Amino acid sequence: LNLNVSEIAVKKTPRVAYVHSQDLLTKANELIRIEGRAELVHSLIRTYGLLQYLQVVTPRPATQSEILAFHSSDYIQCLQDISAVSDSEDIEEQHKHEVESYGLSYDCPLQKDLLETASLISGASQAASQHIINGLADIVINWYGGWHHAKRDTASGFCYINDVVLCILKLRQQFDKVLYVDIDLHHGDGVEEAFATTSKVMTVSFHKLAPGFFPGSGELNDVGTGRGKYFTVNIPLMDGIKDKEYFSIFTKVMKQVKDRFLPDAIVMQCGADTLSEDPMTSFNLTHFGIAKCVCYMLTWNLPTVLLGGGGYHFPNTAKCWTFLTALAAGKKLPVDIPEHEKISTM
Ligand SMILES: CN(c1ccc(C(=O)NO)cc1)S(=O)(=O)c1ccc(-c2ccccn2)s1
Ligand SMILES: [Zn+2]
Repeated sequence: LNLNVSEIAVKKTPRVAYVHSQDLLTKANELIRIEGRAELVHSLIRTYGLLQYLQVVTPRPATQSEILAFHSSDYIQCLQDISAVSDSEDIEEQHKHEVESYGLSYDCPLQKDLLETASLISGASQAASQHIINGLADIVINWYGGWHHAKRDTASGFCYINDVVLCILKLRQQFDKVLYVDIDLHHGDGVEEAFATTSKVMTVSFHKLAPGFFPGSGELNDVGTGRGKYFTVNIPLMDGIKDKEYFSIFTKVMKQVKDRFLPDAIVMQCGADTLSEDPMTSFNLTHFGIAKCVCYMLTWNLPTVLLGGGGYHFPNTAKCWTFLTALAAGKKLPVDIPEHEKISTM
């Protein structure tokens, strides 16, 4: 049997890691707009027996100096001040002006351990990048992250610290060109703004753009400025878009991005508020539609961080991200959900 070894293309199974800890889960599970979601996501992943195929990475909180790589010191100081004050009534009195000027109201309500939680979520997204830089995995997943609206000195859209920006900045310590892909229903404005003037990070956002719809940015003609001109890509889409059209647009755009930008690493925000049953009632995707886009990106065989984001139908978001986790790990999922204490109560 004269086997010519060079003819056999050995398909390497990607090494997949999953950022998680009980502390992170508990804190993320109490975030006001998505209370209970983190627990549902993790327990579905665990119940499907996927943890055996993943390296579990335990995160530490991002340090103040790591957070200051993007955010302004006065904004972080404000987060510290309000986190020190125990209940929100005192905060309103003592820090009313500050709170308002940093976007800390309405969409970004003050909540218990705000800075602690946001620091740990950001530490988790940074740990994902660090794990790749250490050469320990090819794909790292952090479903607790993806808070893409936070600005340098303002909270926005339920986002306080922009873990996505910190994740990308960490990857840039090792990789020359980083590609950011955002398939959340909402425009990834905080990440786009952070890298609008550099050619080292290309941000590509597919999102709903409509009068009065949050955040209102992400026009087709917004292409970046200065050195970053043409390194910002915005694909505004209309309500009702389904898997087939979405995937056709996604692949047409990303093929060009791949050939022209030639990235060294990828960060992909996988917000699931594009699913048809999401309370945002905007796009009409299924988790298969989302999975096909993520799968397309994984076939590039580049170091990749997958992050969470929006997703307000919690069971469907958990199903979607569990499906993506299995996809990354190269595992097929059984159709029926295994016995699961959380699922049965839904
Ligand atoms: C602050 N807003 C955001 C911001 C960001 C997101 C998001 O998912 N970003 O990725 C969603 C809503 S907002 O003003 O559009 C809304 C607040 C509450 C909303 C809501 C609540 C229940 C059902 C439908 N919509 S939308
Ligand atoms: Zn969203």
